[in-house]
Amino acid sequence: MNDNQSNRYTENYLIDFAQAQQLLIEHSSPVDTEIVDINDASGRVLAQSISSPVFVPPFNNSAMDGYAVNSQDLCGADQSNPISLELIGLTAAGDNIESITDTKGKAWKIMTGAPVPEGFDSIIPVENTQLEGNQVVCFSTPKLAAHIRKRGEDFSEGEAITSWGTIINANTVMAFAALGIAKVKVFKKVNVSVFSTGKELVDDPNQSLKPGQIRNSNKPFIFEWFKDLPVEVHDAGTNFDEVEKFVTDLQQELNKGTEIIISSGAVSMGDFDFIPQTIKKLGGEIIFHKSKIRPGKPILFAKFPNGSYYFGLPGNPISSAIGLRFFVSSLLRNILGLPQEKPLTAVVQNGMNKKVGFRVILKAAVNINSTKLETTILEGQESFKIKPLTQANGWAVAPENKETIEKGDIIDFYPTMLYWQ
Ligand SMILES: Nc1nc2c(c(=O)[nH]1)N[C@H]1C(S)=C(S)[C@@H](COP(=O)(O)OP(=O)(O)OC[C@H]3O[C@@H](n4cnc5c(N)ncnc54)[C@H](O)[C@@H]3O)O[C@H]1N2
Ligand code: MOO
Repeated sequence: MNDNQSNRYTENYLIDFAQAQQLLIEHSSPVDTEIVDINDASGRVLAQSISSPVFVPPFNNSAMDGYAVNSQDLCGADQSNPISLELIGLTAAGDNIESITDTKGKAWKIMTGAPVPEGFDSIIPVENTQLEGNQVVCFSTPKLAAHIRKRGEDFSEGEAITSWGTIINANTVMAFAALGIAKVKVFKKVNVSVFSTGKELVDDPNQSLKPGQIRNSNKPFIFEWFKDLPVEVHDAGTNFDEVEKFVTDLQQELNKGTEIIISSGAVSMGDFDFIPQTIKKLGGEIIFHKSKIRPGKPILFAKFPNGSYYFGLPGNPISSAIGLRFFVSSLLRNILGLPQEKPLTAVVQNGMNKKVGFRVILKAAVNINSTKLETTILEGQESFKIKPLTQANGWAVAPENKETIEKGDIIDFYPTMLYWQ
């Protein structure tokens, strides 16, 4: 153990952001997998690679309502020189595949999606024809194979479709359904329990505030943030700075085997900042506490012998949001089998000074200007100010070594919600 490791959770040691990220990955491993119906799979992460079990389309079929013909029969046909073919049958979508032996000089009526009878090689759209009795008068020459969707043209049997670590969405569900894949193997949903701490907090929005009280805004934010992720979130309660109660409540979460336990508040230097001591008391190992970031510096990450991960998010609302977006999210990606995130980049519209040595994470808004993303760093970067978040759609992140952020700089940008892929 080197010096940095041995004192990385002592009061004055601040870990580098990159090192903290590395530790989150080193100390976590993927959750178990389960088989789910594709209709319940959206938002889940695939824990298998999928190859096409079949050819799709399963048979040659028509892309147009019209007539199946042989293109050679219509060689030279146009408006001034129509060619007539004898109509000998009709196939609609859902009908069996026909096999016609004598197709010379013949036409076969066909609907979009219907199997093209064997013996014909192309389709002439109905609008390029006129029906006169049993004669189909054709006013154009179809190219060979025109408007025929070939068997296997979309998916070929055995072709790789989606890989391990893909987030399932409506697009992938459409592909699975087309391929007849009913069930897929995914990573299990992650159980998350959320504590708030602070006797100043009021959870009930209908309750009026007494002097010294404020509303709990972190908890609704945390619940909202997890909403579309493969996570089951549980409210573990609001602790009014009663340490003994917290010991009991945290032990209960540990007994349940909750995978991720999150608290906001009580991780800094105050007299009631009891999270670190409680973790140690219950046998947890603090992996890091405090990082060289602004805001959110007092972030804490611990692990318990039963495998539960613990995040002590700093209480200030923005610090809490940053802890969730940049620390909990990294661990969550890792345990769900997802690769670590790559930021977008955007052109800064307004500069500012920053503290050297700290990674500064800024409330920011991007918009797309022609082909590039532009970002405005919002007014009101203090960690208690929630109002700018209502204008933000993400975070601009300035690296440790920069002294200033200038207009025109290219900066990393992380969308507010976890950017999956
Ligand atoms: N002497 C020092 N004081 C502080 C330091 C420091 O280094 N030395 N760090 C500051 C920083 S940075 C932060 S961030 C905060 C973090 O403090 P805690 O995590 O211990 O959080 P609390 O003290 O409990 O609360 C901080 C702040 O946030 C409000 N809060 C808490 N929970 C909620 C909630 N659920 N919803 C809305 N607002 C919440 C709380 O009322 C406080 O105003 O410490 C600094 N101090
Ligand atoms: O880091 Mo604190 O999060 O600056 O307010």
